[in-house]
Amino acid sequence: MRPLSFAVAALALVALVVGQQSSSAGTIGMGVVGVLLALATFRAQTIATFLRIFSVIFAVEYVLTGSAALLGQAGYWPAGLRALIPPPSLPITIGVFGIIVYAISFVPAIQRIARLASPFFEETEATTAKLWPIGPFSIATGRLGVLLLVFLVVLNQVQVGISLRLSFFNRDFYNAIQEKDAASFWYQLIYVFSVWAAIFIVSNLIEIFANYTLLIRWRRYMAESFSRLWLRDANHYRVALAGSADNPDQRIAEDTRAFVNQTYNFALPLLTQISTLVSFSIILWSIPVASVVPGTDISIPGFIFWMALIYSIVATWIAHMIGKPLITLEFEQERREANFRFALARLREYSEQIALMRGEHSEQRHLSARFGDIVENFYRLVWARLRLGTFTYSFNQANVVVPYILLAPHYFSGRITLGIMTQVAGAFDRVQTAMSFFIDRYQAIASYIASINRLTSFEAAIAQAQAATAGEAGLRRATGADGDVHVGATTLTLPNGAPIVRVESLDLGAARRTLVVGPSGSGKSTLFRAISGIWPFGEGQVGIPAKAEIMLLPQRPYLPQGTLRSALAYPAEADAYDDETIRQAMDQVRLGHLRDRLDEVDLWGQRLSGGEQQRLAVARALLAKPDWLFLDEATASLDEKLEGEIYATIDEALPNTRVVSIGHRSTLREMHDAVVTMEPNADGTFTPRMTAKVSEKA
Ligand SMILES: Nc1ncnc2c1ncn2[C@@H]1O[C@H](COP(=O)(O)OP(=O)(O)OP(=O)(O)O)[C@@H](O)[C@H]1O
Repeated sequence: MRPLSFAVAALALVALVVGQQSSSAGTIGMGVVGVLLALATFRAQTIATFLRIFSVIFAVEYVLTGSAALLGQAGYWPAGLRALIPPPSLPITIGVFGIIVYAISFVPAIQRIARLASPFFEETEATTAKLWPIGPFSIATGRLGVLLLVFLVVLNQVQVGISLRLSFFNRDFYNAIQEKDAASFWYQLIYVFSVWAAIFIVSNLIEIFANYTLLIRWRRYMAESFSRLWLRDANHYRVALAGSADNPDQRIAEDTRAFVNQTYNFALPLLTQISTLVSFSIILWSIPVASVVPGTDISIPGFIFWMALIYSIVATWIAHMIGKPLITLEFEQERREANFRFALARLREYSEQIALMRGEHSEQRHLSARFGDIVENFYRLVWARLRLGTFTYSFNQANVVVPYILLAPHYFSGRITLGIMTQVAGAFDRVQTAMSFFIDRYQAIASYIASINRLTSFEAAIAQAQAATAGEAGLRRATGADGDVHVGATTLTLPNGAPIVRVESLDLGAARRTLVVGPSGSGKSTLFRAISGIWPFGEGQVGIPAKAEIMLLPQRPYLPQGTLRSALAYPAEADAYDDETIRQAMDQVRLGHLRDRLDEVDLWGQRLSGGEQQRLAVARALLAKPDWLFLDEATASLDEKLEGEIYATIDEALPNTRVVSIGHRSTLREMHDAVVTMEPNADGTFTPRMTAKVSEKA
């Protein structure tokens, strides 16, 4: 950035000197803008990457077009190419863009967008790209993103240049018609229009391809990084516990897509519209005859331009006032849509339970209620859109005739030609279309802001969940060297702060096999969750052995989609164990009848009985051989005899594993060396105490 800002500054100084000597206001203006741009470019080192890309583009373009303008002015430009010398207004316009980019980097809404957008463009991980005719090559993901974005921005500017050129065609073409000049008519049509139109079409096709490539790569990056963040450190569980972000699935799938598409679909068209606004404003400004207020002799320089500007600013303000409620309504609509989808997904997941309970009517009622929520908000949304639509449609219709109304007196008095009238009308239309950018897209902007809000609040919820565990206060989890799980003076609370378990001191390393018993709801599972590090609520310290593998088997195991092999190896990869080892573990937990179905893909979570699923989970422990195995009623679906056999198997197959179980059956006591009982306290909480039979310490 520094060398670039120095280059901009150097050129600006040259422009100031040259402008001073030749008394050229345009060149002096270019110098003044250049000095400001140099400062902005220098400072742009500190702004978000996404905005910095634009800063660099404009600074480079300023240097290129500014140098060309100065060379042309100094007479160092090839005589044959004089038509290509850019006027000083071009580097001025570009310089203003660069300054605007730096200025908007302080706007909070833009900062949020840039913060969400930047990580993709900073990603250093390599990816493979293919760009015909260049074969597959390896490039950093972020760099490819930057290249595509730069290419698209420049292409868009070229397209504005082409449409500017076509506006001159328009003037000459209509003048040829008015003057009945057939030769000029055909010349304009064949040699001017068809060439530029063909270039325009090809550039649009290239744009489509580059655009979609950028968007899909960007979206993939965002969806992956959000899902990684969500899955890290059990954030998905903690965020759900805290209830701080509804429907994370929608945020990861839908909102990242909307964000990427809309950021692109705002940034580039906005740029195009600003370029259009500036270039066509110059046309409007430079038509002197139109500077007289119709019906009077009062002359205002750039009258038509000012009319277009004031007209559009007033209209934008009105649209904003009418459309404001849409932002909240769009947010709400997305939330209700997601709730409906979630209800359907749950119905599919618990289909068996619902069918057994004959719960279909209740489900139907629930679904209807969820859809009712959608409809209710939808009508509000429709009314808001109607109000905005009434205004925007009327505005767009008025636009067709307003410039003609302004110009008609000049035309009929013979002061302007038909060609000029149509060109000015076209330019007026372009300027006010550019100005009405926000009006036309108000609805889209509302849903864009809603997506940004959902993504940032999702990030905040995750950060909050992590802070709850990382802080000094609260429930801490520390690793110790002594190899024991030790819970010090600790209180475990519910998310609302109500205490449920008070631990004075609990040492689970005293025996090799410990059974935790206590009334239902006394906090046994919560104690296990705190030990495994996923329960963030409470105060105190849970000490766990350093480098120890801890595995926790819940009462209802989770079976992933896919083969039986992948369900058995979970959370390891499906090929983590060889067939023989897996089959042996299956035999040990009495799942030998499934030996030959290892590679069958099925909904195993619905196919296997509750007891089979629990035995499958025990097989996972036999394969993973953890140092600590926590069983939270993990064999409760088995009959007493089978439960005893499974415990004997664990004992035999995992002699070095410390086992801590939660269970209600009295027969379990025989299989453990120590018993911890949840004893009630006067305040309704429970305290775990070692109550029986610490026979050994392995
Ligand atoms: N996410 C939560 N939000 C609010 N309350 C919760 C949450 N999780 C657990 N609880 C409450 O905490 C208390 C302890 O629950 P826990 O599951 O630890 O009990 P338990 O002793 O394992 O019960 P059981 O023997 O019936 O499995 C219960 O009253 C339960 O309703």
